[in-house]
Amino acid sequence: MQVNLNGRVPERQMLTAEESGPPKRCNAREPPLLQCAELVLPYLNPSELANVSLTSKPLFKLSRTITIRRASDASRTFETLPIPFLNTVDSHPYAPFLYTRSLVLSSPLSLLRQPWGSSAVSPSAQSRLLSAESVGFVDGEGRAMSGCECEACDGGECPCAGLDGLDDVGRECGPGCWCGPECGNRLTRNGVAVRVKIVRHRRKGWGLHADQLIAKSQFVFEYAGELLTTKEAQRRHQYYDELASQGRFSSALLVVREHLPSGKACLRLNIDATRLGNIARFVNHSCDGGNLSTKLVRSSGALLPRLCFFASKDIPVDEELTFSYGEIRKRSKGLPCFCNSPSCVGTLPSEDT
Ligand SMILES: C[S@@+](CC[C@H](N)C(=O)[O-])C[C@H]1O[C@@H](n2cnc3c(N)ncnc32)[C@H](O)[C@@H]1O
Repeated sequence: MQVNLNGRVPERQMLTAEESGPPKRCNAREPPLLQCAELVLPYLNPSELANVSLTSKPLFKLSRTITIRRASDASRTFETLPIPFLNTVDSHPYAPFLYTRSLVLSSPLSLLRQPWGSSAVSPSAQSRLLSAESVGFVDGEGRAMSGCECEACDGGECPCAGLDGLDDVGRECGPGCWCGPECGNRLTRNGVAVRVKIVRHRRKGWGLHADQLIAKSQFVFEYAGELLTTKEAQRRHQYYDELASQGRFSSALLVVREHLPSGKACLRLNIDATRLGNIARFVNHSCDGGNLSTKLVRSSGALLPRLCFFASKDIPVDEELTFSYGEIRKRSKGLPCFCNSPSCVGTLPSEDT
């Protein structure tokens, strides 16, 4: 997936094996088998959970409750509104992936476990994941170097202002600004801004749909995930292609290129939301450009911009949210496209990473 553009916090949510530390106290009044299950099962992946559920009736019941809770909120409570999975076409109750609300620097995810589906364990522990916003301009004492000094940034006077509609690059207040998190010039910093749901399609896998009317130009969400080097993106791209050729596998590796007026690419961001990301990873491609447009947003003081999605037209309730993955189709035998738009080319866009 490529994007060309012209010129609640991830650190809170993951546990490594060591960080998970000593287990919480179990309830001694419960039968021994179940004593700690409520604390352990939320950390299991779907196949582990399925195996455990086969071992006894009580564990089957508990696993089922966890599955139902997982299907009711893909965001694991990290977004303000729950984001449910809805499936009437096959038996997949939900799609497993680790949740982050923002861009994070790549990390060894195999060490990470993120609890999901239980009220007994909430995903609130500290993590070693580094937010990409920590990569910024700092002074000798490590303080963010640029930002506004406004007490309130309303009225268009703020030097950071500049996010106003559908142009390709926007600017917002950032970590070095004096204003607080409530500042009106931090439009894209509060996670998913609209009510959405994840719906299973027969041929496209999961897709994201509006669950409310979304007005044209409204900010919808950013594309969150792991920020990769180009070398690592190329390695993963090859690996994901292999998996996709073996059967049903959906990757969510997005390459964003920003261009100078001369047409030369001047910035390349590789964002992989396949294993760690937010719900933007479920946005499918449409050959007609869909109903979302993208824009890079720079926060003052942060070195790297973030890719944000806005509604490019009024979007009614239930409509699928889509955008164009790109124009280029390098591989003649690319994956089939089922966008169903009158301008459908028949294959999904593909480029060399
Ligand atoms: C970013 S993911 C989108 C979410 C994905 N459908 C899922 O189930 O996780 C990209 C993948 O979705 C599928 N996809 C996206 N748009 C599609 C389309 N128009 N037709 C067919 N498959 C599509 C392809 O498998 C693609 O590699």
